[in-house]
Amino acid sequence: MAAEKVLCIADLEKAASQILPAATRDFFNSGATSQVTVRENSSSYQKYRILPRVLKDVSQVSTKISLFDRDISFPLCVSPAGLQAMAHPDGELATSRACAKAGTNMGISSYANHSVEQITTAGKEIGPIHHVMQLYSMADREKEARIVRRAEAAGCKAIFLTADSPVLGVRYNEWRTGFLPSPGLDNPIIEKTSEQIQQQSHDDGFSSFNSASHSWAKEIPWLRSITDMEIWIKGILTPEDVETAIEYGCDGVIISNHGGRQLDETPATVDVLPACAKAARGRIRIHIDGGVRSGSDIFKALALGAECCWVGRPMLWGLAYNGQQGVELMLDILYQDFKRSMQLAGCKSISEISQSSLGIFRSDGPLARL
Ligand SMILES: Cc1cc2nc3c(=O)[nH]c(=O)nc-3n(C[C@H](O)[C@H](O)[C@H](O)COP(=O)(O)O)c2cc1C
Ligand SMILES: O=C(O)C(=O)c1ccccc1
Repeated sequence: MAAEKVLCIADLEKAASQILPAATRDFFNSGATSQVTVRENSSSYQKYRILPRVLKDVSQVSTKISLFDRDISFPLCVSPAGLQAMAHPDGELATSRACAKAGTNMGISSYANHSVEQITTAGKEIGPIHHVMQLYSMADREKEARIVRRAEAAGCKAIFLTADSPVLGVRYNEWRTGFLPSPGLDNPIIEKTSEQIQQQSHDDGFSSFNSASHSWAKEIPWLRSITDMEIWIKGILTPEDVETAIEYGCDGVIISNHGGRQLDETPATVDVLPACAKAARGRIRIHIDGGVRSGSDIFKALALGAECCWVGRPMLWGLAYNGQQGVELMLDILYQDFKRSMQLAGCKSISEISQSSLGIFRSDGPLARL
């Protein structure tokens, strides 16, 4: 762990990036092709300004929201990200413990370096926590079904079906450095050893287990027939797909572009959020990830119609910086910052955060009301 003060997520990114080997750092931090979307995911939050209401009693604020029938401490959860043992040997176990300690929920990647049972147990030993299981449509349906059944038996509350990855994105940075997962780090959820994963990465990339012939009709009714868990779609960017998710009876969507790692030059998630939330009309849960790096980003996402935000890279940076404690630090930074943003904006409960709390800069004009 480095000695400098880590006060914000940018500090954490810097500290972690100094610790990580260059190829791993680039694998974590990069996006696809020209890196347009990975950058814009964060910078697009800067279009918005918060309009505070003053002289309001904010001595007691509640930052809690209810998710999977339990309150979480604030509207932020940790996105599923693969290969967390590349950041710290404890990998997903540390993330699960940190989420439990902070009172929030965790997404488990199909490419986790620990089993779903180990990850859920590690968190539950610390405190109440819910997990969701991230899933790809797979060519091997039997294996996909085994993943779902084990996740359900381990207590996961939902499947997050990642819909944006029929094939892998174009990752120049990863390919330049020849990134490969370290030997000895297995992927038990997809039932692969590190050697098999290395071979696969060489041959045709991680996504070769995914099914490029997936479809709503093939996946959703089948998933519904094999599990009672909630079904969420991760990787939605259009109101049309929100509508389709509703038609298929899905429980929620994550507005996501995979942190800019799949199709580059898709819009920043915060830029499509208002239209997606409007299309949902309360019929399906709308969450968002991509570029969330501060309490005011969370505040803005909620004002624009999201129920909850998720973060990927900040968790990886926390892990690399100091394992479980690093992820706890990341979650605490965002919690304190979000709570303070609410107080300074004059909101004492989540339901008071609305579009009227925001102004926007449009095409170099003056600040406009939304
Ligand atoms: C290193 C890395 C690995 C990831 N692995 C997965 C994965 O296995 N499955 C998945 O659905 N998303 C994966 N994601 C995407 C995240 O779930 C999430 O959508 C994204 O990181 C959010 O953007 P942010 O990193 O800017 O917060 C990964 C992201 C990163 C950075
Ligand atoms: O790199 C990614 O974005 C990703 O989704 C992934 C998939 C498999 C293993 C590691 C990461």
